[in-house]
Amino acid sequence: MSRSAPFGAPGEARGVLAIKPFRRLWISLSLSSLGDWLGLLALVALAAVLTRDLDPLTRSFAVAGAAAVKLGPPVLLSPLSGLLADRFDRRLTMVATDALRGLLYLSIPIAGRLDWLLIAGFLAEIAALAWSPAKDAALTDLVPKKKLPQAARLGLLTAYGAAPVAAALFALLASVSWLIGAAVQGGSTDAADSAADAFLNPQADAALYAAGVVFVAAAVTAWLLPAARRESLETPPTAAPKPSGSAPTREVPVAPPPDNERTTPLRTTDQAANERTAPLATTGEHAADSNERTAPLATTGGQPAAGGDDRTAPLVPAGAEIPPGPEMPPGPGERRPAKERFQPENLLRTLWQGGRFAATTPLVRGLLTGMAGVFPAVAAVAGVGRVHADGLGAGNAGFAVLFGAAFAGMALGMMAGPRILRHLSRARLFGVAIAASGIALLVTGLIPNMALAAVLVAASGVAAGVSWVTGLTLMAQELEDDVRTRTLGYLSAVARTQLLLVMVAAPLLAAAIGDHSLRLGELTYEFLGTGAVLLIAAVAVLVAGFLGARRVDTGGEVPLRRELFAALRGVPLPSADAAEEKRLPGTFIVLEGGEGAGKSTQVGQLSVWLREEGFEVVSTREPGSTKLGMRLRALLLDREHTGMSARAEALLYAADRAEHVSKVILPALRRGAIVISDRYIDSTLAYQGAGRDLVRAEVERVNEWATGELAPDLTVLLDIPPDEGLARLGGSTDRIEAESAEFHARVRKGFRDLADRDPARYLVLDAREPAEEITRAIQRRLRPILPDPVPKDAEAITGMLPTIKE
Ligand SMILES: Nc1ncnc2c1ncn2[C@@H]1O[C@H](COP(=O)(O)OP(=O)(O)O)[C@@H](O)[C@H]1O
Ligand SMILES: Cc1cn([C@H]2C[C@H](O)[C@@H](COP(=O)(O)OP(=O)(O)O)O2)c(=O)[nH]c1=O
Repeated sequence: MSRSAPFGAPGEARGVLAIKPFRRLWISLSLSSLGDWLGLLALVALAAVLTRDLDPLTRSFAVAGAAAVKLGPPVLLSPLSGLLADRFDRRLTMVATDALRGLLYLSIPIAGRLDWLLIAGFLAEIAALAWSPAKDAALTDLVPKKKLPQAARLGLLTAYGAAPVAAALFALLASVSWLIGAAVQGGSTDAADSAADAFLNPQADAALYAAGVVFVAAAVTAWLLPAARRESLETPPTAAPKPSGSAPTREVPVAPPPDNERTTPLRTTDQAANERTAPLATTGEHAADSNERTAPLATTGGQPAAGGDDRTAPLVPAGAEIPPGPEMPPGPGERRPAKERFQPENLLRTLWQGGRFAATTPLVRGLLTGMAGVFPAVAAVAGVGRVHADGLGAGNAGFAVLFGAAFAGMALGMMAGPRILRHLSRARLFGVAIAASGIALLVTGLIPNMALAAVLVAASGVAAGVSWVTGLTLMAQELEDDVRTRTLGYLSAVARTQLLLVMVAAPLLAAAIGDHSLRLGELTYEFLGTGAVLLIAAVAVLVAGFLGARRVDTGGEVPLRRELFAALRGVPLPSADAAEEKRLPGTFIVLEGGEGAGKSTQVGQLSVWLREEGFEVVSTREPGSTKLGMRLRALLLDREHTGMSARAEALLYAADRAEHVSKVILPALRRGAIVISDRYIDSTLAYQGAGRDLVRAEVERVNEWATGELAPDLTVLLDIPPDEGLARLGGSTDRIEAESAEFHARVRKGFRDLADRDPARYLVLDAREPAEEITRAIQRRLRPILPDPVPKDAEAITGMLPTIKE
């Protein structure tokens, strides 16, 4: 199926990066993310190094403390972010906080003390709390509204993609410092060993210096951003200057009345002042739960905020509207009341309010259990990785490899997810992937070997990634957009909290368990405390996976083992029914209905929507979508041929259809495209069958033969009284439209009978409803039958992985 890559197609990235100010912002954000991940690795590594001569428990406390100062503030102090939001000039805030973080990181290796490491690490995170809303505001400021989702997706990719990059850089720096250390000492391997020891510090130091430099570079890049509207806080209301032409994409929000959160925030752009009157799409639609909405995801009007507060990467599902509304700073001349200030997500509240709104069905409860349950696999590796790598004799570079393998594996799993084991049902893939992740981790804990650990940790990450993507796909089928967005917000909060808790608790637990040598006759088995922690995490993953998957996979006819083996061989089950084997990768949708029902209008709307979702769409119609068809159409609709025999007419339509299927529809479906056709077989059954009084079964047989029995996945019937439809067209024009009212009444009844016969394949809608309502109803019905809606959520979910900011 052709759709945008999970993390945003390159073309899409190019699209937003073409906006020059955004490009600068993006570079600055990339550098910040890189510095952040590098900082996390280096702090944990240095904490281990600075305490290497102390007892294991103290050492574990140091490592846990370093993780806590780095990961704690974004989780525990997220309300602070809201207080700091929008108080200062955003560009200067970004510059100052990035510079401050840079200086703090540079100071850590210079001081070389554990206490300063913890203090400076913590201060850097406080600075980050101020940085986060400033960067969110800058994003909404620099990118036109239409491109905000793409920009946010790219931001997510960057925030998440920076983790493996930082791990690679860290490993490189660690190895280079080690080599330099060895070269300085020179001589024998013994000397190299002691050199390694003597230069342990520089290994982590180099990474901290690098993090510092990267942050300073981020500050410089942020400095080059177009000046933010400092006047926004200062200009008196009367002197509202027109935004200058230098930032044509800038949006000037009009603050909504402070006391009615639901009131539609109005916004306008320089070029499109008329948008001012357009309310944001979904505001008010879910008014009933507006009070809940303030919590998860900092939603306003039912939509996710432009990035939440959370520096850990905003949760903005692809395609989600990102309202720059109330969380935008006041426009020139407006001073927003305190209540209206940028309201970032309050993570604690999100957790507190929990996923209860989402856990409506056993399936969703199962998905939440499994997805939340598999994350400790990755978190545990991050938590004990440093000490475990030491236990395996691999030091800082080994830590970087494990850390990088876990996160890179997870990214890979998310991207490859839909393509892995294509013939396994998704419900089963979900459980199998979680189990695989747990088992890989289990073996990692059991076998103390660095090379094996790296491979297994990557495998565990891949499996975890696959399970997340699969879970999201299943969720997309089950949940309405609005609930899904909040569910993702909840999952994101859970994942980040888990990472914090596991990264802090894991080293302590490892120290408490301690390392043991077990003698089995001749053999000695080194049992590491860190390995034990990985085992515990693995068991937790397996239990959560079992509980979750049991709810999700309600059991098919085929035993799991058989289905799994078949899928591993890359073949669908031989017993799977013939229709399944014949299934084409594409999706075939047909719109039917009388004259003027609005079919072409809806085909147009749906095509636009599906293309935006990243699908390849072929919109077509009958009669007349092929060269031959155009000639047939002319014959069929020309008034000259009034009185054509009913059978000839039916056969000509069938001939047009045969050509249409073979030249247009089938090739597109084979490619995996979504084909939307304005009319198909049902039109002949209704017009020539019911209308002209031919025997429906016979007409049907001819058409099945003509089309090779190609049936639509969904037929949308737009039902309308014929006179109203014809009136929309402004009078009859062609031969068929000019038929009698009775004829059109029979046609209408013909359509309705067809729909009644097979309700599962039809969506019948009252075509007198407003066109937008109809489009929305079709979208709702269509969503579950579309191929993997993976990209959308894969992007959103990346926001849950790093605890580091975008
Ligand atoms: N839901 C609707 N309500 C009112 N008018 C509509 C609606 N949908 C379409 N129209 C208008 O009716 C006319 C016929 O619509 P069209 O999509 O061409 O119908 P069809 O393809 O079924 O003949 C157009 O002028 C269109 O703008
Ligand atoms: C496909 C098909 C169309 N028709 C008629 C219905 C329409 O009046 C006409 C198609 O003309 P068209 O201009 O495409 O009308 P619409 O926009 O309403 O689809 O052909 C049949 O009678 N049988 C068929 O099988």
